Amino acid sequence: MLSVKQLSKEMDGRPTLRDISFEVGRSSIIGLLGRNGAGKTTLLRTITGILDPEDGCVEFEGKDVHRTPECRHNFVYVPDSTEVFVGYTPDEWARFYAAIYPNFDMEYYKHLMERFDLPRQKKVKHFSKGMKALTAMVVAFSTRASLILLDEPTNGLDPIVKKQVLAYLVEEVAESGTSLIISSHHLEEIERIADTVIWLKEGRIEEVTVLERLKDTLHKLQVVFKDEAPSHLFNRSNVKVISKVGRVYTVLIEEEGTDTLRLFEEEDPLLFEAMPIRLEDLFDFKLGGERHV
Ligand SMILES: Nc1ncnc2c1ncn2[C@@H]1O[C@H](COP(=O)(O)OP(=O)(O)OP(=O)(O)O)[C@@H](O)[C@H]1O
Repeated sequence: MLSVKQLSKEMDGRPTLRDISFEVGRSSIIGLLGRNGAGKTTLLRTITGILDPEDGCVEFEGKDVHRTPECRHNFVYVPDSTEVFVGYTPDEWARFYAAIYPNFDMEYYKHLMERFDLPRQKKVKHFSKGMKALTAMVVAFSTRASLILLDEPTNGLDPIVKKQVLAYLVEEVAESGTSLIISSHHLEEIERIADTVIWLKEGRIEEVTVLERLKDTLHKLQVVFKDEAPSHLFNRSNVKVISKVGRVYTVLIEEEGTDTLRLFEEEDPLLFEAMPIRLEDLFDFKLGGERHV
């Protein structure tokens, strides 16, 4: 559906996105993770056509988004701040979007506003942060666009609203076939809802992870050896010790098969226990575990 091809973008003369390529299919949720300043917002804004790239292109169903403005009816960018609309009521906001997006579904908008118990005729400036975020999402989904790009949608939301928002996003994708690109700093949220994660570092794609395949390619185990830990195992490039408490090592092993796991077993350890793998473990393995994404 959407192809991002070798996209590069400068901001203030500084390279901000470098050679970014990836594809987005239908009904998929892509998590965009990266530290502050990694280029997530710039990437979302360039994909939607708000910013022009220096190099490369974005194609929607084969059409260049930046050269075919009507393409933009197929996607909506939801920024992390709704300040632009605070002086309006949600109904005014919806009418504004309806004038831009030809498929805007006013009935669906009303239905969602009622479902989330959001007042339609009260000025947005009187809304709580959670209400503003939900309204922005309701208006965006009511456009019936094929792709919705959400910039840190759960920022500042309390855990209950956050849960509500995440559940709603998954439901929308399942029911309407819409795809989402969600930028976030929260690994655990993205892990819960995304099918693919793009790790952005200093404007480049560091890694693309298909979450379904994660458990087939990364193993985590706790292991205790009778004597000294065998260094020939720990020195392998696909093995990383993430913690050592007393004699208990927690180890990550990256491989498709089980050859290295078998080498561990052959040492006849006192404890050899497989642990469930999390997105955070991959983050530890690949990116050195810097916590702030
Ligand atoms: N309007 C702008 N003018 C100049 N530089 C900018 C502008 N917007 C972003 N940048 C720069 O581009 C780089 C990427 O910023 P961007 O906001 O895309 O990162 P981000 O990953 O979304 O960060 P955060 O997680 O903090 O929101 C940063 O170095 C930032 O200073």
